[in-house]
Amino acid sequence: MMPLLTTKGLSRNFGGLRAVDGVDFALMPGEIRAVIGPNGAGKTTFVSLISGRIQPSSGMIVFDGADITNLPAYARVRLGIAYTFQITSVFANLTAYDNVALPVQRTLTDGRSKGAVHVGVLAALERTGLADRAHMPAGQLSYGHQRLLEVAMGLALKPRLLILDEPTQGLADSEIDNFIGLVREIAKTATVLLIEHNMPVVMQLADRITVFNAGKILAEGTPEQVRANSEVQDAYLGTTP
Ligand SMILES: Nc1ncnc2c1ncn2[C@@H]1O[C@H](COP(=O)(O)OP(=O)(O)OP(=O)(O)O)[C@@H](O)[C@H]1O
Repeated sequence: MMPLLTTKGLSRNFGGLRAVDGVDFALMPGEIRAVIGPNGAGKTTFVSLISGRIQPSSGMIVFDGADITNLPAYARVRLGIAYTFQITSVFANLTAYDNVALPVQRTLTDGRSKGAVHVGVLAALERTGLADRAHMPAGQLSYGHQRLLEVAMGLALKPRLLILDEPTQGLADSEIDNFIGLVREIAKTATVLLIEHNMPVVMQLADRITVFNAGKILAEGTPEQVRANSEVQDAYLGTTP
């Protein structure tokens, strides 16, 4: 099977700092991959390079066999890469519905009719459990529902790769359980790449885990392999509560 996404020697400098440092990475279609690592390890920079939110200093990104290294973010969305932000990015004054519809209308020019957009938006709201809140201003939704709304915004783009940056941050335990079910459901039709600090969530959800440290991949493997890796324990697992 061909990887859905690969990076080769992917690097990004900020001034003198190499936030991402020569990363070779491969993601197989259909998998749920968790990216973990200490604060400042380069995780957000890495997924931002994949989404096209920032440009690499060097290296290459290939998606579904095509070199996308120099494509702008909107073009990557059209190819099927959707990204939800670490920081809540909904428009508070717009309804939940409009928040989900907006990115679709903005980025997809594949001739989807208004009716098809409507159906896609409703489906995304339904999958995330927000259908009965569709007409509420997003700012009136609970924090947890706003995080789900971000996932709905990604889903409505019908991604082949959905990138989630710390999706469970700030969620209550019951919301996290619901979220785990949602990601499993999403993974039936898309590949999922998520940055996640909550280790129980990582261990339950991930098919494979990539551990970042100081801009490089320190380790990679199944949850069992990563848990048993003593280097990982020293760099990360041992230092988190
Ligand atoms: N726009 C920027 N300008 C300058 N430095 C940056 C920028 N973005 C990130 N960095 C630096 O790059 C390094 C990696 O940051 P990054 O946010 O990718 O780490 P992270 O692993 O996602 O951390 P966290 O878990 O805290 O989100 C950090 O030292 C950070 O300060």
